[in-house]
Amino acid sequence: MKVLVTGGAGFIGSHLVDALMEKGYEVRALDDLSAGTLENVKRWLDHERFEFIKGDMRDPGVVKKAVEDVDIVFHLAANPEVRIGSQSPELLYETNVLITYNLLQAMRNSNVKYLIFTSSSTVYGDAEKLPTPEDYAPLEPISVYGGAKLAAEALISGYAHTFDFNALIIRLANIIGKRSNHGVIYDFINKLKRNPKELEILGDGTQRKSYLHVSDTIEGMLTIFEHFKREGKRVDFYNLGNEDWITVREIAQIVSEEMGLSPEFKFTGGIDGGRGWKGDVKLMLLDISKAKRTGWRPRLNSYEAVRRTVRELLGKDL
Ligand SMILES: O=c1ccn([C@@H]2O[C@H](COP(=O)(O)OP(=O)(O)O[C@H]3O[C@H](CO)[C@H](O)[C@H](O)[C@H]3O)[C@@H](O)[C@H]2O)c(=O)[nH]1
Repeated sequence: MKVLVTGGAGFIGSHLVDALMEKGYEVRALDDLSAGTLENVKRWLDHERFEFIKGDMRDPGVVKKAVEDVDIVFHLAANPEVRIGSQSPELLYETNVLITYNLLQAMRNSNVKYLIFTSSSTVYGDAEKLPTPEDYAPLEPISVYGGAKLAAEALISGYAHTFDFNALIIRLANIIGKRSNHGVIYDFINKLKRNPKELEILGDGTQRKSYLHVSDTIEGMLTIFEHFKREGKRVDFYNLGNEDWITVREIAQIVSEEMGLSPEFKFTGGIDGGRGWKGDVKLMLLDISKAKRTGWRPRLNSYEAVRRTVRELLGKDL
């Protein structure tokens, strides 16, 4: 079985490559190295079952070549920065919607049977129901990023039904862990390295979300995929997150503690009622009962996942 992982040198993608290689698949990773690094896949570069392609998915020719002889595509390539939506909406469109369209077009003349897409909790916007189940409606994203993910989901569903392949859409909570190079924990560590006495916190610190460690994420994705193959549905949707949630202030406390610091917290106050930026969802907790019915369970809760990630990013013993 040959698997293509788009974004395969990125944070989540490279962990997925590790798991697929360990399971014995032939793996091709496609990445433009804009956020990912070759370092993340270094251990596989000389392996006979591994192939790396450096390429930008905005170029249809690159995508066409990447899907050749492939049975399964895990589509993780994306720009994950929700916060850039108000300055660069066009970039989020290109790097989430356009590249997905290019992939779907390339798949029309290929042997790909399964597409697994990492969507996002942001498709739910400010959901009134928490924890939010997959069938929550109406889907009203409040960020361009969330809108782009939802548009990509819709295209995938349409193409899957029209061109006879199966598509699994996984809506991820906030994923954290080793090799992550953006997001709140990464930002706090870097801010504290620059100034150990003070920590700027965007918003009012009460933003509360569910965080899942990347190890639980990969295990979840692969367990859900096995279940999806057995069920044989054309298209299906799964939330993947944790059962608890944690505030930004609590994350700041854990990061400070692990760095042995007692900085003064400076809240910017934020916008639109304490959000970090335009389109920042303030409360996010996904209903993960559907994922759990496949046999998967998170091993680390949000607090444990945050602490472990801080230690991993600081290079400390776990
Ligand atoms: O310096 C900072 C950075 C972030 N935050 C706050 O921390 C929270 C988390 O922010 P992140 O940047 O870590 O993550 P997001 O919630 O914006 O988005 C993440 O999770 C989403 C799914 O839930 C998407 O998948 C997305 O790609 C991924 O980056 C936000 O409320 C933000 O306001 C701060 O207070 N200060």
